[in-house]
Amino acid sequence: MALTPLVYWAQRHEEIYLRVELTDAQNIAVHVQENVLHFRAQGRGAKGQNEYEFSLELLLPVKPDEKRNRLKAMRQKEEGFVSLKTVFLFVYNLVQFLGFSWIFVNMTVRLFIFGQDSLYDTFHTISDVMFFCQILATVEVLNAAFGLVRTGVTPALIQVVGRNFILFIIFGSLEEMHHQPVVFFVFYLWSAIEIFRYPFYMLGCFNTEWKTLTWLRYTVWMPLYPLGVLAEAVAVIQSIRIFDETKLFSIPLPEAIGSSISFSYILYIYLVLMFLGLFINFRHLYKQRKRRFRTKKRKAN
Ligand SMILES: CCCCCCCCCCCCC[C@@H](O)CC(=O)SCCNC(=O)CCNC(=O)[C@H](O)C(C)(C)COP(=O)(O)OP(=O)(O)OC[C@H]1O[C@@H](n2cnc3c(N)ncnc32)[C@H](O)[C@@H]1OP(=O)(O)O
Repeated sequence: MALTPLVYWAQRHEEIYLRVELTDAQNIAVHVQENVLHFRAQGRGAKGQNEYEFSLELLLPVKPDEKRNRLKAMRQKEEGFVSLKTVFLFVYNLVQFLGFSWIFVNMTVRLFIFGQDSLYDTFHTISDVMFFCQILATVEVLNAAFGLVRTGVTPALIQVVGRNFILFIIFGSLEEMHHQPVVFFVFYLWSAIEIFRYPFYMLGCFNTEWKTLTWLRYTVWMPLYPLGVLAEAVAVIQSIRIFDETKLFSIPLPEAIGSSISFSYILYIYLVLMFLGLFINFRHLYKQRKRRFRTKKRKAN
């Protein structure tokens, strides 16, 4: 037959504290039914190692701890969301890393094998993967907009819209641009930063860091960003003549006013926007760099 342990009682306004005098207690089972509390466990009590149990009848039924239950449920939901978010970001970053690594390695190998000739057919060999990666990159604007990552929507939007304008409008829609060496420089500069940025984020998903990679992510953009914008500006300027000649995307006007407005006017405006975008994102990246290294220094002290 089970023995009864020594039980100490303490009480506050709405709470009761019970201390059961057992050491090395195992298989503890506590149940509350209405106003009766049942306890059963094995352990060392007043009668040595044994099975102990008791039932305690209280004056009123025990109130379920709703606040704690609600908090517990919320925490479980939050944990589920956090792990789903981590998996999503990790997979996204991994796919982008693989895509941009393929682009970077492919272009490097082709440059070594074919030399200058490789500059002229970059678009045909690389564009499909670049289209895929850059369409996928729109996810970064959504991540920022929905607060999945700690970054501003504007820098992400400038980055994605800026690159996709060059990729789809300037390169994608003009066959004459496909064989221009500028495609090589633009694609190479874009992919050169991404092979550091995405693995840096992948490690970040697991709160891990590799100092050299962090340094590369927050430093390599310094020469690459202005060079990238410069290469993109060259591509826009080269395309102006072609848009004028082909009248592609030109806006038709009523005959009384003139024939049409050339798309090149939009490109002149875009050239100004590009340097504005460069200024905004350069400042943003500089702030991110300072924030990252300042926090690290403070943590180290
Ligand atoms: C409004 C529309 C106007 C359109 C006007 C068009 C104007 C055109 C201008 C175009 C200029 C573009 C030129 C460009 O194409 C040229 C080049 O790209 S050249 C190559 C060099 N380029 C770069 O170096 C830029 C690379 N890109 C970026 O760095 C980002 O896209 C950018 C948004 C610019 C900055 O990134 P972010 O703000 O996210 O900074 P952090 O990396 O420091 O991240 C902040 C925190 O968020 C976490 N995070 C971010 N993303 C992820 C992710 N995918 N997965 C997991 N975590 C992520 C990150 O870890 C940081 O968290 P913590 O601070 O906790 O570490």
